[in-house]
Amino acid sequence: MAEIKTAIGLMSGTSMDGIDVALLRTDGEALVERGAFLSVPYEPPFRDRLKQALDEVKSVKQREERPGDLARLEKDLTLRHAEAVRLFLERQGLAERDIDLIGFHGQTVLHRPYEGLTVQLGDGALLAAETGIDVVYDMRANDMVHGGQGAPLVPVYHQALAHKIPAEDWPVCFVNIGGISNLTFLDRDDTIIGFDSGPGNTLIDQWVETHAGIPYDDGGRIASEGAVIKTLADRYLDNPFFTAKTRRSLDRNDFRPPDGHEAELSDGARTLAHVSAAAILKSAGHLPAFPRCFVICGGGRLNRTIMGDLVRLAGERAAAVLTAEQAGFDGDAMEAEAWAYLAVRSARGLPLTYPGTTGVSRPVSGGVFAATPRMHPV
Ligand SMILES: Nc1ncnc2c1ncn2[C@@H]1O[C@H](COP(=O)(O)OP(=O)(O)OP(=O)(O)O)[C@@H](O)[C@H]1O
Ligand SMILES: CC(=O)N[C@H]1[C@@H]2OC[C@@H](O2)[C@@H](O)[C@@H]1O[C@H](C)C(=O)O
Repeated sequence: MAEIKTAIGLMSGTSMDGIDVALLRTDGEALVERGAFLSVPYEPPFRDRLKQALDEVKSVKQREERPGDLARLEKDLTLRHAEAVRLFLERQGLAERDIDLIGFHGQTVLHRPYEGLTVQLGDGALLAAETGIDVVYDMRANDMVHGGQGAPLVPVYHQALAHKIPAEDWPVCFVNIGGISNLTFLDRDDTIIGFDSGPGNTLIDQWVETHAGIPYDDGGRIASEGAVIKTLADRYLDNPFFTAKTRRSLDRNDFRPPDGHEAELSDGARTLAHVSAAAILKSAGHLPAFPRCFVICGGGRLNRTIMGDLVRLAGERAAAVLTAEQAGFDGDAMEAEAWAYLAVRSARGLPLTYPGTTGVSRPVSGGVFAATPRMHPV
């Protein structure tokens, strides 16, 4: 029997709102014991630096390049992750020796799968030195080397959790509504399919930030006061992304927010919430069967307008919509837990991705191992 490891997963997602820290005990296979979770928000000036990095990184042709502020930003980002780990351990009454491994996602600043290029800021060796814990990082690159999209990586973790879903709810579809949304389809015959399903919250976040100076539409309240502008919604939903023969992963900038004159605040938010929900259903049309149940994870599940549209649209096809919590999981912690799980799989050389999840040519492992520097006796 494989050894059970205690791992911390660290996720800084495309919404760039902060660092999620989750604890997991796992053998990297079926055994999964979920532990504590902590979210450490970025202060607004640091978030602005991350957003600026999205422009600075545009000139990058090789994934190691760090032009402009990027090298300094990568160091600062890594030090913030180390601080988040320290805070987490302190709050849980744990020491670094209690943790076998950290799974470190870093911050995606560029993702161009059609060029084989994906860039996550995050210095694994520095994080290992700062925390005194071994780190697995850079988990997307090897998938791309083998012809994959480099994302999504979370499906194999959804698969590990799915035994908790009652038989009558299969086939089941996990949906993460983060900055971008992605889904995982699982069926009883071990089918596992994953792909990015469309814009999640980034368009809504950018819209309310520009027009109301707030980072997100709390509870979907602003959207609930508006009406869907059909022509605008159709412009997003008619994007070739949804009808292409093959599924591809998305960069944060693949969909851009509407121009200011195209809608007033609440109609814009309402339309974009509808686009988030309808995009998921449209993408689900590429699955081999329509799911009986959707399990919704990520911050978008807290937007009641998105959820209302999802319940209605999935209901038209007799499918149920559950929040991650209703299904017995933690919708905020899921991705950070996944990175802990992936780190343990990486250390065991188990596959992280499959032809059905990223389009990789064969199941492949991945990740770079950074050992904590040991003190040598003189
Ligand atoms: N109470 C809330 N009401 C409405 N929306 C919310 C709420 N809380 C969070 N969100 C939305 O969820 C987003 C964060 O979601 P999440 O942390 O799942 O994304 P992420 O992990 O950064 O992105 P990705 O999964 O694409 O990498 C916020 O930017 C916001 O738009
Ligand atoms: C390149 C990149 O960071 N992609 C993210 C992003 O955010 C959601 C979606 O797009 C997903 O493909 C992926 O993250 C999740 C955690 C994943 O890899 O499973």
